[in-house]
Amino acid sequence: MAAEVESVEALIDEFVPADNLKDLKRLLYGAELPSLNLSNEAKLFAQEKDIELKGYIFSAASESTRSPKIVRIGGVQNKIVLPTTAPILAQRDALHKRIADIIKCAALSGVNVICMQEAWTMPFAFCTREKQPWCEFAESAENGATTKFLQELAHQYNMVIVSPILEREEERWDVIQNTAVVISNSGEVIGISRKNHIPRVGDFNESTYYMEGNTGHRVFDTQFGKIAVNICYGRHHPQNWMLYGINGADIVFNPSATVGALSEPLWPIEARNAAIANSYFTVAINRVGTEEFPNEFTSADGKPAHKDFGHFYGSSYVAGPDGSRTPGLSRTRDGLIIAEVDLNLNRQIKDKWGFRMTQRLDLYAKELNDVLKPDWKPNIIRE
Ligand SMILES: NC(=O)NCCC(=O)O
Repeated sequence: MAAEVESVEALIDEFVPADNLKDLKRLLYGAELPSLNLSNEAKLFAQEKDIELKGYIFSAASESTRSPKIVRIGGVQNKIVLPTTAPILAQRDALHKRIADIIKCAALSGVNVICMQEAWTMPFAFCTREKQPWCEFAESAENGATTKFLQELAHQYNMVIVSPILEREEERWDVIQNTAVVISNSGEVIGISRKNHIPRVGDFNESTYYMEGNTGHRVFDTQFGKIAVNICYGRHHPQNWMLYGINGADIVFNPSATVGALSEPLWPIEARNAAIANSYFTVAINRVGTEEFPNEFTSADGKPAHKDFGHFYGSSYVAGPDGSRTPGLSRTRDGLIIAEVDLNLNRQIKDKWGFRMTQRLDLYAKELNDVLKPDWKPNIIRE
């Protein structure tokens, strides 16, 4: 099999002449974002642990009535550590250990709020449609081993941690959910946010495991800003992004698990467009690597059965409300993307472009309400 391309950025750096590099980056990424000066300790630790570490700065104009609201955001992408045939607890604990290192690297880099990839404690086994052993990865959002493990780190590093897991609702008939647990920098669980849209595309057959979430478009008011979590497939739904903005989010994380053949052309666009349309920051996070499962499964497309999903292409990035974005992380390596942002930029862009002011919620609400009526007809005037 051909080696995976490392990243768009690696290709640009290799092939674009130095004279054109600045213009090309401006055209691709918007405003040029300066690199963040990270501590030597963080850089050495990242090198020692083979973590790609990248940091950028999104600044805002200084204001006379408000102080800057500087926050360091982190997004984590990683491969599974053990093969999918290893015992469940061994797989989970190996991921805990890996993430402990990446969170330590984030702490050494001054990160205030961090988010991992979707269902980070497990391989993305939903493609198999097998219930066992994969359902065993599900755990309580409030009292599960993963939440307890992260509560200590959140407190130790004074960091808000967003932990997307497969949740087992132990108090509610053991139902499984796809959930992000938001842990305060005090170590307390602030709350949970569930995945609103469940894919039924290609090998992504997640509706076998859990239903659409029931937590709406919650925003968590943390010490480091108002944050929300739009889990994976929700990024294809502009209204989903919109409602986190309507509830006042400053930063929306999009923890994902998606593969190249399916979604790579969409990836650089969706979270970036959401940041623009909603005047907030977005953090697009995707897992990395190819995960092989013990038994073959089919994609119901007439093609031969297979044991892997394809390549999870990483490429995590941060986008700002002004349309600028960071370069992506690698398509193949574990990594930590950091953005130091001034949240004042959100209001400055609202003032500049006026998207909140000019939106027509009254029109949308009326027309959407009509759509739900059984006698609804599309508003088309025919010649
Ligand atoms: N995990 C998940 O929702 N993946 C669906 C595929 C995609 O949205 O790219």
